Amino acid sequence: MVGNNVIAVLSSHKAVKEVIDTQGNSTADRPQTTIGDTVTGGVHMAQAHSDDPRWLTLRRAVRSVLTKQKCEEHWPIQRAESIQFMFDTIHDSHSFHKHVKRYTLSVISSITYGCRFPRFDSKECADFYAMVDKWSELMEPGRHPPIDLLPILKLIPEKFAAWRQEAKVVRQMQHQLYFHMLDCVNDRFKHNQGVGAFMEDIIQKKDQLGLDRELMAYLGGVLLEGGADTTASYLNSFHLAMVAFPEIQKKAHEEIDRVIGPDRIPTLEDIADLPYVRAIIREVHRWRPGAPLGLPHASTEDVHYNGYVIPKGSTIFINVWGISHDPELYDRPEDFWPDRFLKNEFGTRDGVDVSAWRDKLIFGGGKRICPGTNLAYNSINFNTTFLLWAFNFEKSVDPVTKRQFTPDVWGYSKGLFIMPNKFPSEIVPRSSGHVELITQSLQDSAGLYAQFETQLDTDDKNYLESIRRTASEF
Ligand code: HEM
Repeated sequence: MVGNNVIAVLSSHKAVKEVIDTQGNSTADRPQTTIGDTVTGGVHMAQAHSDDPRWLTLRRAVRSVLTKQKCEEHWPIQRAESIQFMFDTIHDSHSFHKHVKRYTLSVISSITYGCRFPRFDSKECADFYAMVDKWSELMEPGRHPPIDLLPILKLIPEKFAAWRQEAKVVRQMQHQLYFHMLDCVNDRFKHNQGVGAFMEDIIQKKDQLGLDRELMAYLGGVLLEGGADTTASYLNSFHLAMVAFPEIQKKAHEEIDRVIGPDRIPTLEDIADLPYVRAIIREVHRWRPGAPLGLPHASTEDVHYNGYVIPKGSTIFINVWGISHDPELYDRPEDFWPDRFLKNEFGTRDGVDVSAWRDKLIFGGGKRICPGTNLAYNSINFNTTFLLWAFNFEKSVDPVTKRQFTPDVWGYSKGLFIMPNKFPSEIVPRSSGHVELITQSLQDSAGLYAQFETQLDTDDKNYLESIRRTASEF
């Protein structure tokens, strides 16, 4: 118990199933976050309270664009963005973390707004990550006084309450970006240049859905936020694991060479024939879950579990980290060991009772379950296969001492969503044939990219010209 607020931490699959899924009507709320609400004005879907009718409206709208079937329609641009991600990695492997960020944001922005970002430094992409960095800093646990636990602290005047000043800055950054992105769609629309983007549909249905300009702007913004750093966290943890554990990478390469070979680019369907790659994906999620405690839920009624009462108004966390590292469930829980998922589907020790198993724990649960799961899986499955097919991930070597640099597998950012710290590595194409196929595919995708490039600024256009020239000279 903290202040007058009970905090329940669910540390088993059974507890998550019974509290979050089965009693989902009573556990779909979010705890009060005064700082968050000061930033977003209460219109942010992931923070909204479950009795706010706008949350349901926003959630329905978001789900409509992220169904399994819709995600199949998004597949061509997702694949084309991956091709640029590989091309960028070939030409500047030391900026891998930037390529990951550009890729994840550009995919979701293309789907949501019909605008892609060819560079990490594309204006909106840079503005987005600058905002996210400031926002994460602001929300860092312990950075500001606990105003939600001790509401009297809200009375402290603004000039002595740093959180208020910082919240204003983040709010301004969000408004500038999210309204600007909405205006871009409106402009295109006026000139009959629609590309079938999600926000075009939303603008047409805004009266029917009861969405004003601010709600529409935040609807798009929440998708950018949800789709960017989460998938990036997975891709960066995958990179870390491949550099740190070369013997595992070797086994994955053997499988990929056997099933796909060097003469064609992988497809999304290949994943069905790659059990070891699938095991790696599951192990990355288990080993370094992107949201180790999920996003907090809150109860709107007393909730009963196993003889306990979780009172109305409690904050509830899903202990994803604790469950995925539980030595009673997993052998060698701290090790990165994908082979555990070849032994059985859940990767568990022999004899573990999996009757109450709750799969996909990393995406949360109940009525708040992540609506981006289908899109995220397509990205993760394809890029894991593609990266392993295309590259050798190697430890970097100090040019003076000639010693290899082994990355710190515990070096992560703090917060609700975690990300590995940047670390040096070498990412080397597996052959000139691989480079040729990726380069050719980048050129072949020019028509597809063009649909999402109608509003680029001069710097972006110049950049595209330069990479396309490089590709054609290859
Ligand atoms: C590996 C990738 C991802 C992970 C690990 C992840 C994880 C999560 C988690 C843990 C939650 C909270 C669920 C809960 O409260 O129980 C969540 C919510 C959410 N996610 Fe994701 N997510 C991912 C990708 C995405 C993508 C690609 C999108 C959209 C394009 C997205 C959009 C959202 C939204 C809008 C919410 C808020 C839902 C609500 O509060 O009603 N996520 N995600």
